[in-house]
Amino acid sequence: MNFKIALIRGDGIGPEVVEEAVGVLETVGARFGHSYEWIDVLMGGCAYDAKGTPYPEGTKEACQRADAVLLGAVGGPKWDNLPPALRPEKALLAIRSDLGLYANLRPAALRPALKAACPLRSDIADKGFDLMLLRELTGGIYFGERKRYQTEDRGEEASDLMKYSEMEIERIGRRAFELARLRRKKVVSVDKANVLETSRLWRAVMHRLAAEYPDVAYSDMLVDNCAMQLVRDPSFFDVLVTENMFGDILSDEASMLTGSIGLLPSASIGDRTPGLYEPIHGSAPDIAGQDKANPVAAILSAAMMFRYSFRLAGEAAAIEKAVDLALSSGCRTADMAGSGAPLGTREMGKIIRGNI
Ligand SMILES: NC(=O)C1=CN([C@@H]2O[C@H](COP(=O)(O)OP(=O)(O)OC[C@H]3O[C@@H](n4cnc5c(N)ncnc54)[C@H](O)[C@@H]3O)[C@@H](O)[C@H]2O)C=CC1
Ligand SMILES: CC(C)CC(=O)C(=O)O
Ligand SMILES: [Mg+2]
Repeated sequence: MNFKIALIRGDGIGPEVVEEAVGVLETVGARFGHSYEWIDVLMGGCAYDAKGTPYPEGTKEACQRADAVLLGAVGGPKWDNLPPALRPEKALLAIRSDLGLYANLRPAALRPALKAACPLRSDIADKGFDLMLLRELTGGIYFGERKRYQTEDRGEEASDLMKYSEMEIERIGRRAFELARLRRKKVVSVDKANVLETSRLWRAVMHRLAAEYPDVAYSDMLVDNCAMQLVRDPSFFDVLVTENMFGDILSDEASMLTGSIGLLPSASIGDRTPGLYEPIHGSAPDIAGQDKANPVAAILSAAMMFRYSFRLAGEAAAIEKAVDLALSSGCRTADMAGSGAPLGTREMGKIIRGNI
């Protein structure tokens, strides 16, 4: 088959890890008989530098015309003092929203070769874990109205509006139950319903849906407790569904239980639009341009592209197996604990390609 893939390389380590993921896609293509049309799309700080805007005209349309989008990461200190509308992160939120990518799948599993790198108690690490964090991606506080203004007696004030509709909650909720049916049939919905009205609506909608899926075990959990339960024993979780900001934070937390944030991929999915695949990490300006970034998260994002956009589970499994083989033979980038000299980004990518 021939696939049209839009590449948003982005900023910082984005181009370095996308390059390795593209190499892996090419290798899988050669082995399984697929070819690609690559479409380089400008977005983020690099787009601001080249065009004066982080989200140039034509970026959205180029992604819409593709079968799938692969993204590295955007942002960095160079662009931190720009006005909010010109910041790279604004473009990231815009593309997610414009493509209708409301469901962000962030799998966090302890890969067998990395048990020793897991910071949990050894009896907990021995059990392993495999959870799917499903993050609502196009609503909530990241998309609410922002204000900053001067008061007469309290200095400056700022506010960010957190808003959710029943429709937004229901569609991510259904995704959670449907995903759970393909896994271990357990959903934990994470909210802050003891304080937030958005969470009370979230919980009411989830309870209504839970009645429609009696074969799936359902429970609620407050987000502060969830942050603790994740580091106590992540094997408690199967599908964990939550709103945008809670999901952003909890997934970075979960990543460290797997060994490094450089390992975790994600898939952002809508109803009838191309999926967008990206590592959960950011542009890592502290290691950018040094051949130090772990390319595994980007490479596993390519595996998710095969699984969720192209419906080719064999190709996805071939990539995952190649990653596991590299890890079990002791290959480590600097972010992962291990003995011996760490491998660079390019060397790690080369070894994974060789394993396919
Ligand atoms: N999807 C995206 O484009 C995202 C962009 N960002 C942006 O990225 C910039 C940096 O954000 P930070 O808060 O520093 O988060 P970050 O995820 O970029 O980095 C946090 C820490 O993890 C390390 N790290 C991240 N990815 C790694 C990898 N693949 N291999 C090895 N080490 C890795 C970094 O070196 C750093 O020490 C900011 O401008 C932020 O807004 C942040 C998160 C997501
Ligand atoms: C702009 C941020 C919401 C990006 C981020 O941290 C993420 O999506 O994980
Ligand atoms: Mg994040």
